[in-house]
Amino acid sequence: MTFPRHPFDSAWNGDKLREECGIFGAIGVPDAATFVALGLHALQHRGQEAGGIVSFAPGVGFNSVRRFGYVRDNFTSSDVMQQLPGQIACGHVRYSTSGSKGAAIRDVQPLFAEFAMGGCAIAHNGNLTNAEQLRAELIDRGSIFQSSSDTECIIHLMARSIQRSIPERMKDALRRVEGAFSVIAMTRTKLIGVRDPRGVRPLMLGRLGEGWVMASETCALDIIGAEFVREIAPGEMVIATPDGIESSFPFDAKPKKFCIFEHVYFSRPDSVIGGQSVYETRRKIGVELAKEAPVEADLVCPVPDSGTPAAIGYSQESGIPYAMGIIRNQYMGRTFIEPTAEIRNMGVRLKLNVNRALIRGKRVVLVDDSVVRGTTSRKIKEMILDAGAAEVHFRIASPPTQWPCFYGVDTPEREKLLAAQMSVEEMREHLDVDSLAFVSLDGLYRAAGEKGRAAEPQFCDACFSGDYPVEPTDQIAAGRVRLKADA
Ligand SMILES: O=P(O)(O)OC[C@H]1O[C@H](OP(=O)(O)OP(=O)(O)O)[C@H](O)[C@@H]1O
Ligand SMILES: NC(=O)CC[C@H](N)C(=O)O
Ligand code: SF4
Ligand SMILES: [Mg+2]
Repeated sequence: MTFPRHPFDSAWNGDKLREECGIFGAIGVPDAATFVALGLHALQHRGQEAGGIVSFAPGVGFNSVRRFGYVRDNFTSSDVMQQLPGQIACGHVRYSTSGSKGAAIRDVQPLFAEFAMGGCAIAHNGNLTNAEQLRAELIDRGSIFQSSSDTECIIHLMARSIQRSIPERMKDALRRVEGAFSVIAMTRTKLIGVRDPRGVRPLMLGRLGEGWVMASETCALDIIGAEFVREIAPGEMVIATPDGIESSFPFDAKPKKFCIFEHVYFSRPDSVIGGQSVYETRRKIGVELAKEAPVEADLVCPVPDSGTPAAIGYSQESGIPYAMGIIRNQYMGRTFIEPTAEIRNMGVRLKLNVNRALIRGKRVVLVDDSVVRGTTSRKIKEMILDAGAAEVHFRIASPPTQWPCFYGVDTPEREKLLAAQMSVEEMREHLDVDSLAFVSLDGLYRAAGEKGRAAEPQFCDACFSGDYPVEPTDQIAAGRVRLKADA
């Protein structure tokens, strides 16, 4: 079977803003691995490449299952779950940001190591910006790496620490790494959650019966009926045992820089971050967009899924009726990855289709959360004009994505980001739509509960502003990146 080739995408899905990772851990509950599997299933939108769970049971020891693919395909059979007994477990769903970029099972997390004082499993969401430098230094000093993952540096740094306990060794190790990390680790008796001092990636603490759970997002607490206790704070380490929790702040304090793109796209809309529902933030971005970039039209249609709340907000503010002009095939993954270029080229049509009867003759405002390469917008515009729309107006619920992320999101290189190459007007021409507008950075901050973007911004917004809160040390050393100052 041959599919028509689309001129704009050699490998469009491979070059998208791919999500990051999801982490989950449980202690003090029977069959902890089952709760971890359910939690990871709720976090599947954060990483669909691979997943893994480690558990510990007295008399049995540590066990680990790491597989490529979805949680639902790997961690639902009793055969697999029986291999993961115990009242303590942690897990990871992955999109690789380092190393062999998804090709090797040895990079799939949680990573595991035996220390003199016992075993330790580590699940990491984020990306270490000095991992290459650390790796070279550690190899020089005799470390033998088992994987190509940045996360493994943490293990070797722990091995070299002279501290007596695993949490103390972990503190030593994490003081040496730069970049973004939310980590859930486990020993035989402890579940450890820790966030980098800027708190770039999320991490939540919950209560489940007599036990404790930790998760990237609150939606993963909801799925198992756990009670949300609080967010683990930037720079905080929480150690949970069946007896209770212990908190410490082992790092020098830094200005908080939570990733604003979590609000725009990565997190699930039913999650709550910083006390605000992600859905509500996205709806408010739509309100801001309607104020900043009004247009006369007959319908406001979202580009599903992540454009939906912003489209609702745009419709509410503008008074233009909301309608489902594009229908999504619910059986597609968030990002469709197929082995051949021909099949990849069919991507958007396989995933999204136009509701022709609704669209014909209408002036349509299409709302999406972001434009990365512009492939989605370009194809949707073609479909919608083909279905007989009279006008197409794109409204984007984030500012132009102009800079790559080095903190846990697998972004295409700068050259492939449409907004790094073109002005908004050039993008409008390229996409060939009647109008195109992006929400301003100030508008985005207002929707996220701030007054606007202050001189010292409350979030990381580097992919829009080019203002990186942590220097991408490895990228600079390798000459792979041009920062704003050099552009
Ligand atoms: O400009 P592009 O390179 O096409 O990338 C931008 C698109 O990619 C994402 O959607 P995706 O289909 O990955 O996921 P979603 O279903 O969660 O919206 C995002 O929501 C935009 O629609
Ligand atoms: N996206 C992530 O958070 C990835 C975690 C880690 N850097 C890895 O490559 O596996
Ligand atoms: S660069 Fe963008 S995606 Fe990466 S952490 Fe910062 S805001 Fe988030
Ligand atoms: Mg989308």
